[in-house]
Amino acid sequence: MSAALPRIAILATGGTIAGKASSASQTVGYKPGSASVQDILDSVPGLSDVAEITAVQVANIGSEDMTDHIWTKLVRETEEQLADPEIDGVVITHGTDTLEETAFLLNLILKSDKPIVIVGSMRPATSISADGPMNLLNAVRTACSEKSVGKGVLVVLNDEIHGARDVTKTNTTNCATFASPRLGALGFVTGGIVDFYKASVKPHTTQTQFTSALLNGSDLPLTDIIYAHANEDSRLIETSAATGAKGIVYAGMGNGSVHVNALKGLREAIEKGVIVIRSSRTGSGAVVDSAPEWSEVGMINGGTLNPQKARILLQLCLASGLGREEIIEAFNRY
Ligand SMILES: NC(=O)CC[C@H](N)C(=O)O
Repeated sequence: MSAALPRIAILATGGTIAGKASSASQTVGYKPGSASVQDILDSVPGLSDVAEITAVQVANIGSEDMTDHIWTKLVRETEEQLADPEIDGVVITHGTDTLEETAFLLNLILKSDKPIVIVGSMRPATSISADGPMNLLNAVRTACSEKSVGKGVLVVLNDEIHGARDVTKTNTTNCATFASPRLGALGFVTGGIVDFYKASVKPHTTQTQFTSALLNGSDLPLTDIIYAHANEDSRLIETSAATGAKGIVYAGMGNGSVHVNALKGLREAIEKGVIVIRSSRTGSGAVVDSAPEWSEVGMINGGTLNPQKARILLQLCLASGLGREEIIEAFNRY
């Protein structure tokens, strides 16, 4: 009977879904990444009726501490599982703080049509009304579904299925924190039923030019995010360029507006060969051509990618050795 169940690999990396607090009412200030993958599995009654599970502890960190090194380890392990003919899909448990960055990275470099689902939680495992067990069950259900095949990396929390490109964390503590601005959820898990209603047309996984070989050995090219604000100056931009940044994502105001005091530093950085992406701190909407002086210095429009996702794409472009024109094209395509 159980031989007929889908076979799902669960790769654990830490986060609140693996968090233990000192009391059942504590929902902040606990230690993420303190429960093992086995503890997490044990907290989900009925999981073994849904899938045959293989579990791997890849890391056990708060995802605010994510590094290229851990990404490399996670990518290698995910690829190994996806290549195994005995495995039908992969579920990755992850802290929510950088979940969207890991999801977008994997969405751009993994080469598989098998379901790949990332899941986290907002309340620690020890909390009253912990959301992790149901999120994990729904993530496994999503990974088991034929409907998830070829959809790219999916993110499941709070009964919603989001696409890796557009999903973002929108609230510091609320269980309904993940949203895809403007696009919305791709699907839902309702009463255990997985269903999709839309898809992003942006290329992912097997459709992209990027591969995991870009993570080989060394860190991805140094790329900083500079957050724009009133009364800004150029110090952080100058420091970034002077200390080896190959790329800068400028999280501008509104439609990527650039403070006049920042423009000088950005121009000098671009003259030194740094690629600068103009993104937005607003959290929604596209950055498109605006004031001519911002495009004339050579800044590239970031489109609808938020700054942290624009940074991932820029790093992959730089690691691939793409030139300016190809990077513009990549930001249009992805
Ligand atoms: N809800 C969470 O997962 C946040 C916990 C932690 N900061 C992390 O991202 O891992």
